[in-house]
Amino acid sequence: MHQAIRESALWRLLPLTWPYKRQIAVGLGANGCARFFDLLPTLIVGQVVDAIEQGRVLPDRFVTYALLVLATFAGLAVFQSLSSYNLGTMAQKVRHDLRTALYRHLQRLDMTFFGRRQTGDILAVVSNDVDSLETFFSDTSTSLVRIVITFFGVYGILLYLDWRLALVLFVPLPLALWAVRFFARRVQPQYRQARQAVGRINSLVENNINGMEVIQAYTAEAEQDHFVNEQSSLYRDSVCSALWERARFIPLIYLIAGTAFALLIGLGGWFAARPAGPSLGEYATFILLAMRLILPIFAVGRLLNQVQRAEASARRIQEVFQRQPLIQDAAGAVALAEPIERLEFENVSFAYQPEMPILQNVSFAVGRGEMLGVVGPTGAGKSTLVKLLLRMYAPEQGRIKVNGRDLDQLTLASVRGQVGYVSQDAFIFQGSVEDNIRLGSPEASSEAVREAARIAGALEFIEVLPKGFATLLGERGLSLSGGQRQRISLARAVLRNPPLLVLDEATSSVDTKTEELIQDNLQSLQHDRLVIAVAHRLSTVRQSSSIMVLVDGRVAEYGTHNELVAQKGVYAGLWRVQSGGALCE
Ligand SMILES: Nc1ncnc2c1ncn2[C@@H]1O[C@H](COP(=O)(O)OP(=O)(O)OP(=O)(O)O)[C@@H](O)[C@H]1O
Repeated sequence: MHQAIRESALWRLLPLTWPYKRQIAVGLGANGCARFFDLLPTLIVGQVVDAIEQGRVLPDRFVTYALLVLATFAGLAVFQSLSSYNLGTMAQKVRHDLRTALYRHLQRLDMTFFGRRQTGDILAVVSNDVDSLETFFSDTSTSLVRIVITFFGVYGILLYLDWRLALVLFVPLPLALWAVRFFARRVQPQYRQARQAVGRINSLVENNINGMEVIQAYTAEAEQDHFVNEQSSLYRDSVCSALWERARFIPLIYLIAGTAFALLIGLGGWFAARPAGPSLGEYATFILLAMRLILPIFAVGRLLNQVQRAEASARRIQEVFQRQPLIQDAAGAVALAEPIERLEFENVSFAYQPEMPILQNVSFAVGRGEMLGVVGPTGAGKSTLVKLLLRMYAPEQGRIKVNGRDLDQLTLASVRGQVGYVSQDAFIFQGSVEDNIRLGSPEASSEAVREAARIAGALEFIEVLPKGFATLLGERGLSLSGGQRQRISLARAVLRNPPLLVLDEATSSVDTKTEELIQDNLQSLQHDRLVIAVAHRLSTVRQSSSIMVLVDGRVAEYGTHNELVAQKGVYAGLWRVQSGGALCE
């Protein structure tokens, strides 16, 4: 049993509560006192019954009893609220610590993790599982503690009054424990099934809301309605069968509780009626205490269910914590102090999945002041190449070098800190236009943000937005067009003033006239930096110092625009199509 507790995921998350040990001690101490004041009136009732039975009692004695009962309620009120506040706030703090620690850990994880695990699944860990632990710390554990304290309190009082009554109260315990086991075996699996069904329906609806435009455009409403109906019916049916099990369980509980009380009342009464038995008052106290104990014990089944839920959540949280980033600073990695001046790929090969090579023996070198254009058919591995140089993934073979040093011997932050990256799907975060451009350069002045927006060709449209740079973007704000998003992303990259600018289809959704303007602006910055630009539109990379053509993950051609056109290979073919027949300009 001890071993099992120590191996449980909940137990391993317990150190999270350690910083709040004082609060827990106060909360538990106050809970103990609250239980004391909660049980005290049962003793007073016993005294009152005995006083009535004795007769000839002065009325002020009853006033004293009444005042005593009032005092116990006052004590109960103070300690109960002290306990609830301390344990409740402790649980909130643990939830906050856990959520932020999880998020911090997630930010360290590599793209392989995010590629394999569904976003909804990761979200469920950060929100639902963390919430279920909060319920455990604030509710379940306090209810369990309350039952344990009540248990000892009741037996303590009974032992003090009459040990035989304490013994009688043991009689219904096996019955109660049997009912708890029955509940655990029959009803809990049904509820677990229902929870899984609710998870499935949530992810289906979430997915459909995101894709509503497509559903409506394809008039697929009836089809999707059918899927949602199907999932919702599964949920309804599993909850209904859980309710049916519960409905069958409730009479059983009452039957067992009734038998228990009948036994207690009968046996206790028989004891009390004997000449050497407990007094009438003690008997009354005993019955009241039994009521305090027996019904909560039947609730243990529900609490155990919550414990199991919390254990499952803790396990999922542990799994995320245990996942170590595949890419992190090597032991002895040094920071890249000087600006990136040269970047080399030496026979780099890579595969996302074994046996499915994406890049094979890719080699190239770019230096300061140069621009490398990367072109090739869709799926050729262009974005993958860019992600390798950002160390989102590690090459399987070959080496990537920065200023002649192996990339994996340099610290991640020092290299990434020198890169301005515009990803293929220009991502907009919640916040203002200015916040979005400033991401990664929090110190930048408003003037610098404006200048970056100008270079990225974004100034014109930002200035006509309702609140200019202060306009809110993202899910809760304004939606931008694809080309506008790309220009905001480009401004973000430019603002960093990076020695290495990596543009993955950075201007693909921008019209050709605006693209030309952006290129002119970027050209003026290019002399002291290194640019790698991936593009389908050849006009984007035409001016590059060199162009690399990737086909099926291999370097098919390499050279300047004119050299490649002259080769009459893949590039020349693409150029012919895109330029409408003109071979060389
Ligand atoms: N995270 C990933 N996990 C597994 N496979 C991936 C992943 N990302 C890309 N791939 C696969 O790797 C191959 C190359 O993809 P990549 O995005 O590098 O191509 P690309 O040349 O940039 O294509 P496009 O021009 O369409 O953007 C594709 O076959 C793609 O399916």
